[in-house]
Amino acid sequence: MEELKPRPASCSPFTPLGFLERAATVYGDCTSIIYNDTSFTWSQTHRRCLQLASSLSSSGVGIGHVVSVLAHNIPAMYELQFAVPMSGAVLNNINTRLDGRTVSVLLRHCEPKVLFIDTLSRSLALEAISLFPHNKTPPQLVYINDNDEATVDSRFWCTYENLVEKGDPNFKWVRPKSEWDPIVLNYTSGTTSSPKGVVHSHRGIFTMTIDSLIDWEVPKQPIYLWTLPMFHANGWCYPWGMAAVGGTNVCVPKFDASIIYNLIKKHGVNHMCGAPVVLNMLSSSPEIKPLENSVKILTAGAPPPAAVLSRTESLGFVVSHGYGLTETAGLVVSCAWKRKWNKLPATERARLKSRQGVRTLALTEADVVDPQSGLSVKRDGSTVGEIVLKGASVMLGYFKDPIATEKCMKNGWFYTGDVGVMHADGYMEIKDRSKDVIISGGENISSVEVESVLYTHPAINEVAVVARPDQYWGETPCAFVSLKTGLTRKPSEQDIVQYCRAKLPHYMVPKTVVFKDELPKTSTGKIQKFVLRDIAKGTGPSSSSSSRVSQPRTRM
Ligand SMILES: Nc1ncnc2c1ncn2[C@@H]1O[C@H](COP(=O)(O)OP(=O)(O)OP(=O)(O)O)[C@@H](O)[C@H]1O
Repeated sequence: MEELKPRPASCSPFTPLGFLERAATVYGDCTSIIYNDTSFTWSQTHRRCLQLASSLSSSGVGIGHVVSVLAHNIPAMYELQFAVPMSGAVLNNINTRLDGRTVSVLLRHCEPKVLFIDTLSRSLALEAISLFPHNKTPPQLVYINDNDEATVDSRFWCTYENLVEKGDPNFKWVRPKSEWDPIVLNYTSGTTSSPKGVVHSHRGIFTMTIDSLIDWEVPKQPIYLWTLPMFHANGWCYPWGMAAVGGTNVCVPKFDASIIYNLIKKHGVNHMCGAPVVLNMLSSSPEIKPLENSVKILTAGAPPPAAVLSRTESLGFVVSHGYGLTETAGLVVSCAWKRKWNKLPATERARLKSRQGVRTLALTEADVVDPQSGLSVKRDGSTVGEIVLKGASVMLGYFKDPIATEKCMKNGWFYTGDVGVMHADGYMEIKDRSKDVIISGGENISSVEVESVLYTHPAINEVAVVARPDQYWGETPCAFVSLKTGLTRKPSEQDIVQYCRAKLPHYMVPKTVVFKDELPKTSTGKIQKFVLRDIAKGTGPSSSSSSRVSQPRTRM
């Protein structure tokens, strides 16, 4: 059979962009997008994307260019996920919650031809541009005038609707020549260091999109609420996924629990995604409205504490839990649910569900390895190692950073920097990010494990545990805690320590507890542990006694 080779008929490059054309054929008169009082059908969305791509193309934007977008979850943001790559350019969504200086640094790094800005991001974008040095040409600014009262001045090239109106609805969109051509450039959240520019190919995004639909069992024509920012790793590929299944995208630019509950009811939302912080806000909000029908919610991005999972499920949400990175374009490991687990008590179900799980269908392999030897760790649920992945949705690499790219790609694997264990049943569980592990007297302490105990305390709203330098132990756990509102009695530092002592080995118990009204978060809702670590460091080294009994172990 050696003479049978791939032929053009079997080799057309994979791309997720074709899903839109198909959606217009199959679901043409069905609702594609709802935003306040505006709605579109899939035929309209298809036409508007072609027109926008055509305008970009006739303005000289295309292959080899980057086009950036600084916008919230509004219809234009959805359309741009298709329209920019349909012009041949690479799409770069920028996090709207960054500060002007960081946005400016990112823009100078990726050098876009055009920057799309919505009303809510206008002053942020203009500040970022004002920080450009004189010898750097800023991008052309396109204003998405989603608010009729906003004015367009000479700083802007044109408005979004101008571009849509003047474009050709019969434009032949630019198909990738190779499926390895870049389609998106996404910056990481910057949880552990400065954001890195991750580049993905059409092939990677196509695979991740299909995989995400299968893994979460998304049916045809779901009603999908955009509680996950589309700028965060392209909303885990669900913008393209919703076109594939003809879903209705309910747009909401900002998270507010009361608005979310109203939208769920008004539009019959049945699917949504969000980081664990979203689950926490939904389940601890005073605005909780009983769900009339169950809503599937997919969570990832940070470890979801079992207590938050139970609370969310008790309201009628059906939670699925997955794990991924900007570098994998979406969720590549998920806690594949077994029917027999439904019979278990709620706390046990939540404990199982808080594990990250097994590789999704399209990922080739996932493992936990010893970072020195590269060999798989024991499947005992306690030997820690680094999580490594391989498969089609692993990024092409970091933009303009070959050293960082080489550093995380070794022996055919992508090294995630996440510390985990492999359980005997083949499910993996994250114990920490390597930078967040606390090393106390030679013992590795998983901050996530300490946090999961603290999350069961009835007065605690949010918690993060970080290392505080210690004269004797090297480091000790320091817990930053925000309390629930309306408590009749607030716990003291000692109460919290006692609570942990009853549930954790002594060496894991926080030696310091700091109360804060709110914990600092990244724009994607992750607690900024590096900020808290600096605060803990700033308080000076603790000087705990050496009376603790523990056998020092070597670090990982
Ligand atoms: N289900 C999960 N449980 C625990 N942690 C998770 C989960 N999903 C994702 N994460 C964490 O999020 C990380 C990926 O996040 P993202 O790509 O948004 O940027 P970041 O890693 O937070 O930022 P940076 O790389 O700039 O520090 C993973 O490496 C992991 O630490």
